[in-house]
Amino acid sequence: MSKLKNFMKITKLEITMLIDMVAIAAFLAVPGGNKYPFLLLILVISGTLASMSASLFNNIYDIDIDIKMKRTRSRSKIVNENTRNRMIFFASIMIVISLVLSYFLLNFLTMIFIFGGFLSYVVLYTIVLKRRTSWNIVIGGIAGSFPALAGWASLTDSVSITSLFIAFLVFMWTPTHFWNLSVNNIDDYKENNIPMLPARVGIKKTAFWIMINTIILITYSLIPFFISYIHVGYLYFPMAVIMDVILLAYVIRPFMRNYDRKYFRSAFGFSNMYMLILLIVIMIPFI
Ligand code: HEM
Ligand SMILES: CC(C)=CCC/C(C)=C/CC/C(C)=C/COP(=O)(O)OP(=O)(O)O
Repeated sequence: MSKLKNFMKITKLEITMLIDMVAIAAFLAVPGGNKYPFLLLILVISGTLASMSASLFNNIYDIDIDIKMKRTRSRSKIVNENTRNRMIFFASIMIVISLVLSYFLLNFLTMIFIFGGFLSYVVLYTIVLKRRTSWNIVIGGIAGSFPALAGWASLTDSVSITSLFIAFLVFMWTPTHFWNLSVNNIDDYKENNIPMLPARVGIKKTAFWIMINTIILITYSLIPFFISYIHVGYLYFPMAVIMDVILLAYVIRPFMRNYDRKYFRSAFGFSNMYMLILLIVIMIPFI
């Protein structure tokens, strides 16, 4: 059991599950999408393998810093200098299987989007941005947009305003998601010179930028009310209004509670619920 637990930890399976939900929501938003369960299964298998591979390559690249940070040091028992080559082998096999499956059983465009998500996480975010700039997760957040493009393309071999809407909803959501978490790891990031926003500008200014980003996210999330051909179903808009109000309350609370870090942690936790609920209400009308 511990082997499975370790595997889940180093491949960030909880994150992968929400990534899969992004792809599934975009897949089911295609009119008649629910009539192709086999293609949906291939999409989920390919996306899961790619996301797990990307997460494992991220952990391999970050061996030197993960061992020094409280939140990530337990990974070093599994991913370390001694196991590096074996981990690279496993991660490589996973991404190759993912791309072969998506190319031959879905289509070339879907494979490109899945590979785009993999490369933007492993190369753009992990290698190029993460240790260089506080814009790392704003730009690197594009990684989470590719599953939406892959989901729609796997059925239609195309991009649409609906898949672009879902893709940019995840993109706008990512800074609120991660900056709330990073406030609780500010010391780790400072000590290891990782330019996450709170480590660079402090907690108060981070709270301000989380607020700004959340206002942008909320405004963006309401667009389908004004553009009816964004195909997100009849449940999305009322639920988006409810979730937006609650998210705003979570993001305002630190200002009212002297920036106590526990309120950033709860805002992080709710940010995952926010994304999950919106993706589920997109799916429900089309299941
Ligand atoms: C570049 C963009 C992103 C960054 C930097 C980021 C960062 C993180 C970090 C550091 C964690 C904590 C992981 C841990 O401690 O094990 C986390 C957790 C999580 N992330 Fe993100 N994330 C990003 C994008 C996404 C996207 C696109 C999704 C899904 C749509 C997502 C879903 C989750 C979930 C569900 C968790 C919670 C896992 C748990 O409960 O442990 N993240 N994220
Ligand atoms: C289609 C496809 C493959 C998409 C991939 C999308 C994906 C896996 C996004 C997740 C990004 C993420 C969790 C970054 C955290 O890295 P970090 O290094 O900041 O976190 P850590 O400190 O916990 O390692």
